[in-house]
Amino acid sequence: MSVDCRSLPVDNRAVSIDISGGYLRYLDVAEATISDLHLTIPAQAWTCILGRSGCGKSSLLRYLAHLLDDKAEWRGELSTQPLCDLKGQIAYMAQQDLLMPWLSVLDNVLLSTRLGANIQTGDRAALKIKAQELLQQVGLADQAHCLPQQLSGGMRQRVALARTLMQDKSIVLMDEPFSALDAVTRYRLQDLAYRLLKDKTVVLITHDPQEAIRLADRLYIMQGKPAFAELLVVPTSETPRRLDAECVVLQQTIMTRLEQDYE
Ligand SMILES: Nc1ncnc2c1ncn2[C@@H]1O[C@H](COP(=O)(O)OP(=O)(O)OP(=O)(O)O)[C@@H](O)[C@H]1O
Repeated sequence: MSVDCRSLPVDNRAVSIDISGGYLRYLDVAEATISDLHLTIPAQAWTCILGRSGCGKSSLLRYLAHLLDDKAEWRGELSTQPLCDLKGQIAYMAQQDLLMPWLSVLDNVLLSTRLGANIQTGDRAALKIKAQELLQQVGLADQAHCLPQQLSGGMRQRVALARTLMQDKSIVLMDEPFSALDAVTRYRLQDLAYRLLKDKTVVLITHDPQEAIRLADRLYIMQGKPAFAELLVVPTSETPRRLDAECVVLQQTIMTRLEQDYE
């Protein structure tokens, strides 16, 4: 029987996900994109996924977020622990920032909360304060009343991150959330996201091996055609990791795997 996680006490909202025998084919393409995919996404931990461009990472995330369109055929087993319906449990940060151009930065961050019609006035004030704090933390307090088109690509990405962090969901799916940021901002926002999402089940897609190594409790590389997922062993050190010699060895392993996949 399927249980709606939202009815569970907050402490029990740690959801883990297992995918077994995942298969994906876009109907207008002869070959499958993904096949024989086995993936374990542990509760309240960061699962990072790397892989060459086009191997199906975003499609996998869209599948988990129930956003695959009807031109895609997905097969395979998905199970959760505790048994529950993932719908409504997921915050999804897409590759494109999807900011509403007519809303201010602050209102974009508040967007998910505006859809809740039953929110009391006092709650709205508290939510606004929370959104302003998040904007402060992502370094955009002064831009709260700007429109998205007044921001750089990296700033827009930070707004999208604040909007994702604003949602109280047990599972957070992020598709290259830090890709448009300079190195220092990226490093800081990795730390911020890590801190603010500590109790969540997080799936992060990235093209940056160092980012994956810093943050991953579990690390997969998608490779092959059709793509499957290989689990790589990560160092036992605490995340977010300082990049030590063990991390460098892992980085080399990742680069070798990625290079092989381009041959
Ligand atoms: N709606 C769609 N219809 C048909 N093919 C699609 C669709 N969406 C994605 N594809 C194809 O499926 C494959 C996987 O795409 P996907 O975006 O999942 O890859 P990715 O690993 O996330 O790539 P990147 O790292 O470049 O973002 C690609 O070949 C892409 O062209």
